[in-house]
Amino acid sequence: TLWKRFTSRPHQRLPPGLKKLPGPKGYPLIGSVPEVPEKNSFIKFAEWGKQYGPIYQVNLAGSNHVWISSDQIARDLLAKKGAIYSDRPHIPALIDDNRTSGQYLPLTSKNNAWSRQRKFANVIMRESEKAQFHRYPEIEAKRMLVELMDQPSQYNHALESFISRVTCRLAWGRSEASDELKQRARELLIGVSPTGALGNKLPFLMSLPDWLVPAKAWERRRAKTERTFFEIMQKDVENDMKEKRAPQSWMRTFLESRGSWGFQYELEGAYAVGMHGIAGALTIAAPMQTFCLAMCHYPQYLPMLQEELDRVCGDRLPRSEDRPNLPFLRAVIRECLRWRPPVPTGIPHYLIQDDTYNGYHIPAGSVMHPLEWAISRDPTVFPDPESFNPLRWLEPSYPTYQEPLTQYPTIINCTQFGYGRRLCQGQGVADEDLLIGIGSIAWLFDMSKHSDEAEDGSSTNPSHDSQYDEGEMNEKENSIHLNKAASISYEELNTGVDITEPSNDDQQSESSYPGAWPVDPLEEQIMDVEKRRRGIEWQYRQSKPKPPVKAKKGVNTIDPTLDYTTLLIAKPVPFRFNLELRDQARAQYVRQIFNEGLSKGEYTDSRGYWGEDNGKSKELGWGKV
Ligand code: HEM
Repeated sequence: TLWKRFTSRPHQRLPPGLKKLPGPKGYPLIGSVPEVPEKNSFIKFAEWGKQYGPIYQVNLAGSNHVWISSDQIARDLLAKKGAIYSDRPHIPALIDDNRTSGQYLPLTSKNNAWSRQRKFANVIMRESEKAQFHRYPEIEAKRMLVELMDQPSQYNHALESFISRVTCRLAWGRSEASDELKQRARELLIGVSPTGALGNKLPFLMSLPDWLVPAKAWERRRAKTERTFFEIMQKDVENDMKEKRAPQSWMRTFLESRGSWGFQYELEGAYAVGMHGIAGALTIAAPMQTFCLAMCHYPQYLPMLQEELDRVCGDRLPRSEDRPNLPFLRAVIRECLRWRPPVPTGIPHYLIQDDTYNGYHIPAGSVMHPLEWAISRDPTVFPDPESFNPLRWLEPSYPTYQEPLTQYPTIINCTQFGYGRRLCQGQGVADEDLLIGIGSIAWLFDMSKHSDEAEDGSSTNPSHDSQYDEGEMNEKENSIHLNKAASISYEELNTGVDITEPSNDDQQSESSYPGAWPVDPLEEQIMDVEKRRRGIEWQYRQSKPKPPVKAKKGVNTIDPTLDYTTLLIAKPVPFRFNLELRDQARAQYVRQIFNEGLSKGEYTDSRGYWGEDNGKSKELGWGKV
């Protein structure tokens, strides 16, 4: 099969009268693989787009990948010709074939399982939206704000937990599974990311036995743990329903008319619900974290946002009904998605039959990538595209301005959610979570860059020190226990990045994260200055000397606003910044309403599913990530 794979390159057979798509030449057999950096690969693909045009092709280890940097071309092909462009490519690292297993709607081929699950998804999304998502985002926003007040340095955990808890409630009616859901999302993300699981880089490994390939054994255990988790969650909701105490959820909707969805087996419902849980938990925290980054680097916009929130909401938290009156908030959210797309490379489609576009031949079997990163920085649509500028959605002089401002700007149907028949199903959930989540943070907090550190390492702004120093930070009486094990791990941040594990003596506090990738010595010096400025501790060291690796040409490794994680869904690498209360009275009010909820039993702690140590050494449990 290897021989066939490398010798049968379909894109080389050119029908008469048609041109080959332009693109980099690459090397024999491996194609352009060595030219694609793992860190911010989307920037490289966008650069090729400038060089070769808005549609070009790249041979990556024998597969033909077509990259589209223009919204119009993406629509012309992926939407208008949806009949042939709506399949999905094979993801080699998954144990069950993603195209036919029916486990993951976003990765399923355009087959019957996809049709019936998409219908089901339409119903559950419509129902939740009609019920204003059962106010779950508003309920969880209070807990998030209390966590942010108590442990600002753990802001990324608070934001990820907010999203995961809301999604858990939507999926199964309760929030206890939120840490488990985060872990399921994290492991699946590794499994499906080109820069994640080894099986995606070296597919032939997946045909060897488990005992020879730990990555395959890891995936088998992941898949089994995921299935068991989904089954447990389904059973829990069934029990809740029997006892007539099941809160509204997607699972309840499934179970209430379980025979009518056309699912082939009971487990399909457990997956259909669980997959939406994972999709939500994976994605929405990314723009929330981008929001924090943007507010630190473009400080002029936070006062404008706060002015709007204060005017519209006064001394209460933002609510769903405020949406029409909060155009500035919607503009900030829309701009976060444009400036730093959560899925920057897009989710690929797969072409099932030969096609032509403007005289170019696009061979069947091509993997089609709508390059969201490039699409959202077309300078004719987004002048000065590299700048974070929410005003481009609010001032008539910009091409993106749209009225009425009670509706626009909106993220609904914006380019970041894909194309045609595979369009994202969760836009409404994302819209609600971001409105409530980002609105609540800006309503309660000021954000700014962390003060520069003095040469001796001491902070020039002592008032911020205690806020961020893990050692000195006392958890307040009401603080929610943050499950540290559920935090973003070293490995997740660096999957696919060539650095060594931190040694113990280099390890500083848990709130400092490594996030480096190989650079040449000169560049490293420049970065050192930048690192100090940002206050990110670089806590690892290379255990054995390695030859310096050249930073990929043209890839910006210095701009701190480009320090993003490497997996399919890109999040800013956690960074230090000042998160300060705007108003003591508001802080008290939030604590009071949160405590009221707590005493009514609205907030339960996270639950473990696999016993001690999250089952690390057992048959089922958390895999090493
Ligand atoms: C900011 C948040 C989100 C972003 C940026 C995002 C982005 C995307 C993208 C780019 C696709 C691929 C579309 C294509 O292939 O053309 C997609 C598909 C999908 N998304 Fe989202 N998504 C988000 C949130 C969510 C949420 C909250 C859910 C569910 C609760 C969800 C469920 C799905 C599903 C089920 C699909 C697959 C549709 C299909 O293949 O037929 N997404 N999303």
